Amino acid sequence: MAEQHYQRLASGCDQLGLSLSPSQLEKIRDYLGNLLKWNKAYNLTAIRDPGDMVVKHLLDSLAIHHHLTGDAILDVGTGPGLPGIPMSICDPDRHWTLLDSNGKKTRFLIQMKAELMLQNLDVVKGRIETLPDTTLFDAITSRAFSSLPDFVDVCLPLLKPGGSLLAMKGVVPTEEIGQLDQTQLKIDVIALNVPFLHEERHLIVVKQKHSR
Ligand SMILES: C[S@@+](CC[C@H](N)C(=O)[O-])C[C@H]1O[C@@H](n2cnc3c(N)ncnc32)[C@H](O)[C@@H]1O
Repeated sequence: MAEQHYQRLASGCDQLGLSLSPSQLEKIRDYLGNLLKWNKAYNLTAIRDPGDMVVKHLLDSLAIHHHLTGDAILDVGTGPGLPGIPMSICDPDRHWTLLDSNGKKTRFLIQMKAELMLQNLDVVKGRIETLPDTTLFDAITSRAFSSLPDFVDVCLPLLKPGGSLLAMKGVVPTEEIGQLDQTQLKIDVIALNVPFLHEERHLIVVKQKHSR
């Protein structure tokens, strides 16, 4: 990563209120370097410019940090590890499970786990619909994965009591929110500020009103 991109990453993390150690910033830098390299052969993401990747992938992922609660997190449809890899580097005390159905992407994630020594991260290849509900999570994140109603339908049974679903969206998905059962679900819409990004970002947090 060129120095200017690294400075933007470090300054963006400061603006998000994240005090990352030099070794955490180095890991995020290495992750981006690998994403750029692997992307040439494996087409892991449509965003190819390193400056855009810093803002639209890394800082965008890290912007949810203060809204996450719990220890066991699932990132569904993680693709090349977004938001899961930057977040797991930032939060070594939480355990992250990164799930994707695409083998090219999970191979990249397994390589990143080894190379960046991410002990708080597991990679699962498979479809979310077939994940057994024997392991439950405190929170489940998704970015560019599915509609909000589909995310809620498939992921709500995988939450521990009191757990939350966090859907990362651009503009507020008013129509999708309207399709959710608001008698059963508590829905919070949080505006996110992603440093250096002049586009809307929102986090939709969904919880069951009456926990099982
Ligand atoms: C548009 S990508 C988003 C990737 C990443 N979250 C991001 O924000 O860049 C959607 C990802 O979801 C995965 N996916 C789609 N349907 C899935 C399913 N039913 N179970 C697991 N992964 C799925 C795809 O393989 C793809 O990597």
